[in-house]
Amino acid sequence: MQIAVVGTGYVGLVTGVCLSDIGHHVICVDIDEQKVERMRKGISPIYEPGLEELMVKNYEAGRLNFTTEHNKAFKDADVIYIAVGTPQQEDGTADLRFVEQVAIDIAENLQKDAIVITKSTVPVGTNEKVKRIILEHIKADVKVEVASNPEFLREGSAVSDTFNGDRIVIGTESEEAANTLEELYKPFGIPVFKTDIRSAEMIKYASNAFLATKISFINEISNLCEKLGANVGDVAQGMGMDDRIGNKFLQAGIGYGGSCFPKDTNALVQIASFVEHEFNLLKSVIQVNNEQQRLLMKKAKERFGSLKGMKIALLGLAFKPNTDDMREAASIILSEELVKEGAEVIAYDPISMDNAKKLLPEQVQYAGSAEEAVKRADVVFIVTEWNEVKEITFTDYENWLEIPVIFDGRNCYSLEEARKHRVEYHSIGRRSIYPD
Ligand SMILES: NC(=O)C1=CN([C@@H]2O[C@H](COP(=O)(O)OP(=O)(O)OC[C@H]3O[C@@H](n4cnc5c(N)ncnc54)[C@H](O)[C@@H]3O)[C@@H](O)[C@H]2O)C=CC1
Ligand SMILES: O=C(O)[C@H]1O[C@H](OP(=O)(O)OP(=O)(O)OC[C@H]2O[C@@H](n3ccc(=O)[nH]c3=O)[C@H](O)[C@@H]2O)[C@H](O)[C@@H](O)[C@@H]1O
Repeated sequence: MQIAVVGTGYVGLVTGVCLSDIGHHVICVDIDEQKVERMRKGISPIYEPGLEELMVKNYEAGRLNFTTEHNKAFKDADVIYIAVGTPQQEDGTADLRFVEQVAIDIAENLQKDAIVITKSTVPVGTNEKVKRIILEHIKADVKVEVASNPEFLREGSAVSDTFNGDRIVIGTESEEAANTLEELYKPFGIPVFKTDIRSAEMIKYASNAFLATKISFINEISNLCEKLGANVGDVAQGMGMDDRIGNKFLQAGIGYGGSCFPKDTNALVQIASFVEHEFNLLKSVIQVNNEQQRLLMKKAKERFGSLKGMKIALLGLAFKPNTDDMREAASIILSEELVKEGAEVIAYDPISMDNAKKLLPEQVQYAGSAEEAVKRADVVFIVTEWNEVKEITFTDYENWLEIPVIFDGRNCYSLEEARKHRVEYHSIGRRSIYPD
């Protein structure tokens, strides 16, 4: 099939690359000329394991192309994906400007019948709006069907998630469009769930909100565990053995960040409020997360009183490992608050340092390696559980610092291991360990 993908971010580029890999002819269009230029040179504009190799392979095979011109992209397309951003606005609602602009771009350039699929995460009712905009602006005498096809990939494992997803959700009122999409996705061998447009749009928000709820729930339990002397790791494991609960997304830590959970939970609260519904549960999930992201700071202040003049190493800056994405990362809040407290911050991340420099306070210093960051510090905050960070042993910390004090926001180590070393170790939802 001939496919056009609009937007080459985490979702658009991964979708385009994977669809070309299963044999479709894909042309990706982006308004960002630099991005398009880089992709044409075989450089992925984002860090995502396996993506660049697959992109180059399919580009060279002639199944994948890149352009900045919408008319070129839409000329032969049977299917057009909208995969542009829907960022959060000041009041929490989703900003639909980019999606609406693409609808106009499609209407103005379409020359043949096509199915328009929204992959961007959009509030219930948006696909209908997309169709309205297209019909209002359309120039040629062509038929357009719309479908909602929300995306469930995770950053850091986006390529593998696309090939091995749990389900593909297709929401459309057109049987023809549903069948075409089912055919298009067939080579993936992933179960397809067909529904109406509004339900598909809601499935996306409900899924992200539910996952965020699981995280805030276990984080609340972890805070209780600390007060009651229980171990949240064991609690999560024991809970997860019940199939009805499941063992995934019960990793206590310093909260969820990223470009989606924070934005989509806020958007759903707003979506609810527009139909006069107070989504109290989700509001609490958000509040718990906001506090959790500051937890290492709170623990350090309780331990030391003032952090003024202290040197603190931040290990890991991205919102999760294996991505360069810094959106809503806990490192942003932590570094801002540490700087405000008068602490010196020495930051290190294997991949996202360039992106971090644009977002963290200017007072933050950067180290060339985790070892250098630790050696320049008095205290260590583990923010992101990169393998490179987890591979640092307590013996390393003993060698690098006179009295290692570690605040681990991702529970990278077992307490048994910590007890064997001369380290002070504070983690999440577990007892603190002090050297003898
Ligand atoms: N990042 C993720 O892991 C996931 C994101 N989503 C959703 O997918 C959507 C896209 O997210 P990301 O890929 O992270 O966004 P992104 O911000 O990384 O990329 C969006 C791209 O669209 C381009 N763009 C904007 N307007 C355009 C136009 N008129 N024509 C052509 N290109 C245009 C931008 O230049 C940019 O390259 C959002 O709605 C997000 O909520 C859904 C699942 C996973
Ligand atoms: O809509 C989206 O954009 C995507 O949002 C999340 O994917 P992503 O944000 O890339 O990453 P996750 O692995 O879900 O992690 C999100 C945050 O939750 C945190 N997390 C995750 C799991 C857990 O048990 N505990 C926990 O604190 C992570 O550290 C991270 O900060 C969802 O998992 C995807 O299904 C969805 O498509």
